[in-house]
Amino acid sequence: MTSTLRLATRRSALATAQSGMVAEAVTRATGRPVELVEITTYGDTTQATGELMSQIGGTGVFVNALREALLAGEADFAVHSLKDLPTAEPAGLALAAVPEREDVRDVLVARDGHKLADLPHGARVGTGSTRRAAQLRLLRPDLEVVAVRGNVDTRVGFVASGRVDAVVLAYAGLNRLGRIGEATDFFDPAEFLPAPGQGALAIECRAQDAELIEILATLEHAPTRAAIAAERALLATLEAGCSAPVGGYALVGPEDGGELTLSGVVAEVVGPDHAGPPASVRAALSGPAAQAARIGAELATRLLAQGADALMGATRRTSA
Ligand SMILES: NCc1[nH]cc(CCC(=O)O)c1CC(=O)O
Repeated sequence: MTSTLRLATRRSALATAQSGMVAEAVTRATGRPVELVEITTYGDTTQATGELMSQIGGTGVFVNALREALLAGEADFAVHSLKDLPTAEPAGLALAAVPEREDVRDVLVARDGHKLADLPHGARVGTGSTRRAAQLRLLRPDLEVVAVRGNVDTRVGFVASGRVDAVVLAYAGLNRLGRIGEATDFFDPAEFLPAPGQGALAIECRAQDAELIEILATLEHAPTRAAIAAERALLATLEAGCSAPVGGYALVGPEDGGELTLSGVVAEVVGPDHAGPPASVRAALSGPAAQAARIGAELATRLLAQGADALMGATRRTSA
């Protein structure tokens, strides 16, 4: 007998799409049926009421309700967007698998097919991310960066409604919703650095569930695990909070024992009235993929020595 596995998922279109993909992959690999268990997170509730995410503790709110459902035994495993996962793994849970990563890039969805380089002077570009805002300003200091929030469909809708001329989004999210055809420009990840973990999924379950950990291991992709280990070590050593303007991107050779190159950027947090591009520091470091975490920590140390600490300001986690 192969009993049904219960997969805790958020209700949003992106979460449902991601959970559905993983559920199918688990069933394909193991023959075990997977049932989706819908969980409403505090983040989803407050999004509906329009409360600012920054006031309630950032992206961790999307993750916590799923984790509580696992710890309470209401579900067996959960799928998270890795970039939304706080860098500390809680007691009792395990990051059982990191599947092969989707395209890591950020993309532009602009009216009239515009690319970033040919958007009109002063065009309004929407993003809620300090990382995207800073890199937009570095490349096009003449644009007006407008704070927008909401799920992927909501943000793309702001272009159609004329509230903004363009928005910046993750390729991965847009693609998983079947809307990548609406992207009008694709940012080179070496120039416009994605968020640490962007495009990757995290599959989490209870740490003592050895049988399930073995099942989920069939979805593991070692080069992606190494890449996200480097990117997350960078974030952790920077003590960057989830609203810090930090980009990190590790490229890993396809072979086991391959070479890993990690690029990082930390930018100044600037308000809408700031003139000119923000200050920023940038560095890259290569080494064996097996030493991913050390490379991430070392790159962070170099960025801090270049002044990253002062740039992050209040977005740096000063405790815990
Ligand atoms: N910030 C929310 C979020 N979390 C994960 C994704 C997309 C999927 C991914 O990056 O893995 C998105 C949307 C976006 O940033 O455009």
